[in-house]
Amino acid sequence: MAETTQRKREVFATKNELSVALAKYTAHLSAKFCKEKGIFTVVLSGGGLIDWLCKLLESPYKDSVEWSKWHVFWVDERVCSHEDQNSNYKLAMDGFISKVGIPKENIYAIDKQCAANGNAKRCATLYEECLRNLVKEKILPLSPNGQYPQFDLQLQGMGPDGHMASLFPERPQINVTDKWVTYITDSPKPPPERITFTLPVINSSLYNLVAVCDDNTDQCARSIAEIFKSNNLDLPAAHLTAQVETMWYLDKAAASLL
Ligand SMILES: O=C1O[C@H](COP(=O)(O)O)[C@@H](O)[C@H](O)[C@H]1O
Repeated sequence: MAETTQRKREVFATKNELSVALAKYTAHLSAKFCKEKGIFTVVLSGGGLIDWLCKLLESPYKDSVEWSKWHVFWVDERVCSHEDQNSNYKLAMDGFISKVGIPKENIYAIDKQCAANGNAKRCATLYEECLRNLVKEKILPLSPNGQYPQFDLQLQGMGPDGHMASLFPERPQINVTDKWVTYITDSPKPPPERITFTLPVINSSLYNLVAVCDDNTDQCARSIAEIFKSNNLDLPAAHLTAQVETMWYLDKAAASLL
């Protein structure tokens, strides 16, 4: 793996302030990559993140971001129909993507039929094939070590237990390095069947940003403290790095134990 980066963090008084900063960060990178290479490859998670992207749907971003140059991927996906309330694709489509002008062909969802059939292993294989084809088409470059696809920006949340994507504590998927996309059939958080980028793919991104807002149960705050104060690698999110910048955006509650 090429050089990786130190964790940076910013703490915001409110979720609203975090959303404003998240929009600014994303729009800045969108402009930079669209100018430099004509496209912007963005990876999304599910969860609260999609709500926190709301400021991108407002002025000045809604009209100034070059949405037609975006290519959108999912860092993890639940193996269910695209219409299911559990689907990360549906969440992002309903709450974000359908409201901006990203071309349909630039939206790379989990295979519709395979997901509806509930075959997690096959869904992971097909999603990896999709990424490999995009490497061949030169939409995605490979990381400097030539082993993994490299995205421009990955935006994700973190679960209260310290999971990121569908890499959970006490599950073996965090150790997978010979695949780009793997699967889980016993996720501790429902639904049990999911696919997920593997850790080396996640960490090959140029920019990685994790947004965490605690719901005042202190669970996220405890995981954040384990990551930032103890570097507790039992928490999958503690393994996050990036090739250029690893940024954590925390609300006051999530940062309360730092
Ligand atoms: O199950 C998932 O959880 C994480 C965190 O979600 P949140 O609701 O705690 O914000 C999410 O990033 C992931 O994509 C999703 O599948």
